[in-house]
Amino acid sequence: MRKCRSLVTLIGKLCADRIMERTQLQGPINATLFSPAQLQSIVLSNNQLNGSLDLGTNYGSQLLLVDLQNNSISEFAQGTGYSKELLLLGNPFCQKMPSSENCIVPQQPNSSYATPTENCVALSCNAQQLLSPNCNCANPITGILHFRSFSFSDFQNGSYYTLLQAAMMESFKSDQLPVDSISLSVPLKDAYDYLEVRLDVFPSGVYVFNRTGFSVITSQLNNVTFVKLPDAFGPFFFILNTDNYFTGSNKSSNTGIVIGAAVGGSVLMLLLLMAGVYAFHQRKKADQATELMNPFASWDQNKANGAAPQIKGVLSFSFEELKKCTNNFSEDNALGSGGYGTVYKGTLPTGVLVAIKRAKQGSLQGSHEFKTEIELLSRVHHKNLVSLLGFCYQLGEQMLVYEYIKNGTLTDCISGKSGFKLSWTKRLGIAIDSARANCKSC
Ligand SMILES: Nc1ncnc2c1ncn2[C@@H]1O[C@H](COP(=O)(O)OP(=O)(O)OP(=O)(O)O)[C@@H](O)[C@H]1O
Repeated sequence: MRKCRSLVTLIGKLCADRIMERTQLQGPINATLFSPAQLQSIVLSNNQLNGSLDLGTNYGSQLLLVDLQNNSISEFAQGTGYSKELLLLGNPFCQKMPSSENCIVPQQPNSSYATPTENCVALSCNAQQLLSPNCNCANPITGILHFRSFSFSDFQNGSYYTLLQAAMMESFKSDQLPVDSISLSVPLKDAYDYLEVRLDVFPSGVYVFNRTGFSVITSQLNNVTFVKLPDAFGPFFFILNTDNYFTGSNKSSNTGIVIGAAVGGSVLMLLLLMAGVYAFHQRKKADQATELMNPFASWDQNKANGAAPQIKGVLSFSFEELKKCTNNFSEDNALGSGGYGTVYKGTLPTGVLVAIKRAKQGSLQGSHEFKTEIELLSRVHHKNLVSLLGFCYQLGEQMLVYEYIKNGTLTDCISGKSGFKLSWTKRLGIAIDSARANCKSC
């Protein structure tokens, strides 16, 4: 039942269709050509067949179509009893008989066939879904089957499609693919005389195929050895309708992913920015709180070990350190006292002598005032001024640690009590230097 490809075959074999378009066939047509009993159509258009056409009286009982368009047939002996389609447009005969029914533009022999679903109760599926032959609403894989060598002309004859449908379902089942049913519809001949049939493949047990099912089924439909079709159809190829399944939904989901990622990324960036600003403010608040609780926290708390001051020019001493180096602030270590409090002589672990001014009750300042005083004293340096070496701000104590002046007080020097006698010239020089230093520090 395959397409006949040679004139010998054309005459000698039984074929459902004889299609030899544009094959440069020449000469008159023998009436025996139309006689085979199973013959359904003869398509010999666009050749150089000539002479007088005579179908005879012995043409095949199943013959439905004789297409002899665009040949050189000059005569046609009507009245043979053949009443099915005979196309002679483009022959000299139609120039002589333009009104003949055989000379009009042929209708496309299409069919409105569709796999029946008449046993289904009235169901309305949503926009994405179709009603399957098994009465389920689902999203089918849809495409067009193209048959290039089909050998029948009776497109209205549903038995062909029933066979095709059964053969395809058999293949799906033998491959254990998740197919519930298939639907064939709207068979038509395209511009190349290929038969096109719409195919809908419905998923089994679900509304939509998953990605694996989709790819396996579409790849099988593109596999020429996948299905053994009824002979009347011959080989086929399948073109997927890319608008209504994963390809389309892929686009939207990919777009969704891109939009979602962009929005998510922006929100994340915004949150990170806000978290950064919040953390910065919290850190600032914490620093301020720490500063309030301990105004010396931001200074490098190098422990006093007798080394030279490193930060802000002063060292931070602990109460215990000063207590230890003054022999527990013993009376023996007291150098004197002023408005601020008692001054004790102390010896640092390195052997450096220091004078420690311990604030008495009533001389205690606020922490910030104490800190400001330390900062101020640490910046004042002059050969005639005692340098501040450090401080202590612990356990409610406020102490200033100065370099120790070994020659006693000015009174001691003037009176000679210290053993160091100042001449009047030296006294005047010291006074002038002190005045200058005071002016510089003002
Ligand atoms: N750096 C020092 N080295 C040695 N002795 C010191 C030192 N500083 C103070 N003294 C001694 O301690 C005594 C008291 O000094 P202090 O500076 O407290 O008295 P002040 O001059 O009345 O000052 P203020 O009124 O500011 O407290 C001084 O008379 C001095 O004998």
